[in-house]
Order: sequence, then C-alpha cells, then structure tokens
Amino acid sequence: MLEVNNIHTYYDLSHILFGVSLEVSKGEIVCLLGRNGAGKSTTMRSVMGLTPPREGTIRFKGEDITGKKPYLNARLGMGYVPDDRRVFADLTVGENLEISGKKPLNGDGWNKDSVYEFFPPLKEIDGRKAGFLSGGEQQMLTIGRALMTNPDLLLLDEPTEGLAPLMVKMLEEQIARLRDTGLTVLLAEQNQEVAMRLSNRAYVIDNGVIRYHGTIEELKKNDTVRKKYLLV
Ligand SMILES: Nc1ncnc2c1ncn2[C@@H]1O[C@H](COP(=O)(O)OP(=O)(O)OP(=O)(O)O)[C@@H](O)[C@H]1O
Repeated sequence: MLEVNNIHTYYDLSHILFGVSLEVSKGEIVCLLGRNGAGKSTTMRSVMGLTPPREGTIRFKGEDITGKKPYLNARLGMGYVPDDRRVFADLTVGENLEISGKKPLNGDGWNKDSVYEFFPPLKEIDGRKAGFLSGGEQQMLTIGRALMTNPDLLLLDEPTEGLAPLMVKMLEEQIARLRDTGLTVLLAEQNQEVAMRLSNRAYVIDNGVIRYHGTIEELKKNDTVRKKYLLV
C-alpha cells in the first residue's frame, strides 16, 4: 500500500529526515515510535506531500507519488489526521464532517451517520461550533473528518497526545475497531503501550533515522532498543 524509500526531508536549511524507509501493507496497522522531536510528524508530512522530501521516493498503491500535492494524495485515498487537531472553529461539528465528505466509488463507505455511529459523543454535539470542543472531541472530529474521505490509508499522527486517560482508552478501542474494518493505518505515537497494543509492526525513529523495525513481539523483547530510543 505504502512504500517510503530512503527519503530526506528538510525545513528550509534544517535537514530532518536522513534516509527514512518504511512499508505498510494493506490491512496492517504499523506504528512509528519515537521521542519528542524524533521526526514522526515530519515523516507523516512527507508522506502526505505537505513537506515533500528532497531525495528518495514514495509509492502509494503502486503509484509513484513523490512530490505530489496533498490534495492529490487525498484524492488517491490518503487520509491524514495531523497532530495539531485543527478543525474549522467557526463551523459546527456536522459541517466540519460534511465539507470533507467524498462519495466512495462503490456507493457504501463512510458518511456522517456512520461517523456518528462510530463516535456517538460527536452526534450529541452535532450543532456545536468546533472551536468549543474539548481535546478529545476535537480528536474524534479530526479522525471522523478523515474517515469521511473514505481513505484506503489513514495517517494518524499522535492521536492520544495530551488526552485524559479515559479518552485515550476510548480512542484506542475505536482505532482497534477501525483496524477490524480492514483499514490500513500508519500510526505515529509517543505512547508506546497504546501503539504496541494496536499495531502489527513497528518502526523506531530517532534523530531522523529509522533505528529499528520489526514485529511488536520482537520489539517487546528488545529492551535495548526501547531503553535507548523510547524511554523518556
Ligand atoms: N516547521 C519547522 N521548521 C523547522 N524545524 C522543524 C519544523 N517542524 C519541526 N521541526 C524540527 O524537526 C524535528 C522533527 O520534528 P517532528 O515534529 O517531526 O518530530 P516528532 O517526532 O513528530 O515529535 P513531536 O512529538 O514533538 O511532534 C525537530 O527537531 C523539530 O524541532
């Protein structure tokens, strides 16, 4: 589904990613773990086309999408949930969902009703301006909005960051349900417990370099990697 090959990404003169490669196959949840500032968001932004890499290639569903604009990647089936949970503050919850809607080719798929079924608390605040939501509600809305585009691949950037434990638990359950629908997910997380419960495989990034990749079972046993790159 996604093949990132040896990308180098910069912000102006700052070289941030140094030859990052990773792969996500259809139906997998793959997590990208790393400390604050390790390069997780930059990897997500590179894949989405928001900060395109200067070197290396990105393939999505077999197509070379290196350098493609984000809206074209979205059209191809990439959903992106940024870590800043930006919503349209002046629009209601319902309107935020509606403007993202994209009709799936085969007629079924996500719509506002199914998003509300998936995140019942959102239904109760359908008419509320999105600028007045709690962090958890905003996160449900940004995920719901990405689902409304009926993506094949969901890029989820630190969905649990800064949320209360109960909300983290609820989101984890919902992401697990998304996994069970067969959606492919690349999940960036600092919260390794949550990420390891949800994922099949993990990549560990540190200082813009992938230091480790393997199955979750292997990572759980590898204390050296977890101590060196993940514990704060
Ligand atoms: N717009 C920017 N301009 C310059 N440097 C940036 C910019 N955004 C991020 N960086 C730097 O790039 C590096 C990687 O940041 P990135 O946001 O990808 O890390 P992260 O692993 O997602 O961590 P976080 O949990 O803080 O989001 C950091 O050193 C950060 O300071």
